[in-house]
Amino acid sequence: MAMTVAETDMRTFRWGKPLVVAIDGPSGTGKSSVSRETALRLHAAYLDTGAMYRAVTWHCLDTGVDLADAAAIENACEEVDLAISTNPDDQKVSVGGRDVTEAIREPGISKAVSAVATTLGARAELIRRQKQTTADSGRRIVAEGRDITTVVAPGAEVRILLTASEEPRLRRRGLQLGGTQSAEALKEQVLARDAKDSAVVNFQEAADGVFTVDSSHLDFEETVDAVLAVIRRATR
Ligand SMILES: Nc1ncnc2c1ncn2[C@@H]1O[C@H](COP(=O)(O)OP(=O)(O)O)[C@@H](O)[C@H]1O
Ligand SMILES: Nc1ccn([C@H]2C[C@H](O)[C@@H](COP(=O)(O)OP(=O)(O)O)O2)c(=O)n1
Repeated sequence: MAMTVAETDMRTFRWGKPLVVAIDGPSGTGKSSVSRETALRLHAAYLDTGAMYRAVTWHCLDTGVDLADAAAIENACEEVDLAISTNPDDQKVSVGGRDVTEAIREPGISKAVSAVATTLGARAELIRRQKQTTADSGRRIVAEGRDITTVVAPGAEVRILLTASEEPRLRRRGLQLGGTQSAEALKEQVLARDAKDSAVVNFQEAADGVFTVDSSHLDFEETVDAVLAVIRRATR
């Protein structure tokens, strides 16, 4: 009887063998959705590091931290009681025990998040927590963001840069937000945010040893298959 893709993947990537898959890329390339599906197929944990930056931003706005004050952001980041699930089947983010899973996806957070992402002290604290989470996972995890291949997990067994040209990235984000955003607002949320975030981290070009997967002309399933093919090749 023919095996499903999931069964094939289980046979290829056995339990107990360390497998850290690091995935970076610009906004709207499919990092979160593709990484989560890849983690499900590999029976691995899944870490959405962007959700951590978003949760700290939510916390700063909730507690009145001035987003122009780098020291205040850093302080908030060090103190925040932030919990993020690494179960790809049940993505939950909470701050101080409050479920913020939905709230951190609001356009207001997307607009403000670069202030946190470009505060180096805040990055240092989140990177420390992300490294800890990766270690706690028993090193069987798919982690995605902007600096996973280069800073959080440069020693990962597999490192991938997921790219796509501007048009599909804007279209995907527009569809994801239910067609509620103007073309200008989408450009602000995707392209302008990438430009701001690029000031502190390079997620537009693949570092040495990082495989590039271009999803511009691939649908979701094809992108997951392309990522799994890279993982297979890299771990053979
Ligand atoms: N290859 C693809 N083709 C079409 N849509 C995709 C593809 N990859 C992801 N998507 C969809 O695009 C949207 C943005 O994907 P997401 O994973 O949030 O991107 P990112 O994390 O890189 O910002 C989601 O609705 C997702 O389902
Ligand atoms: N490892 C990471 C992950 C995200 N960030 C920043 C960059 C983004 O503006 C925000 C939110 O990231 P997220 O992956 O949720 O962004 P998308 O809207 O999915 O493109 O956090 C980062 O600087 N480093």
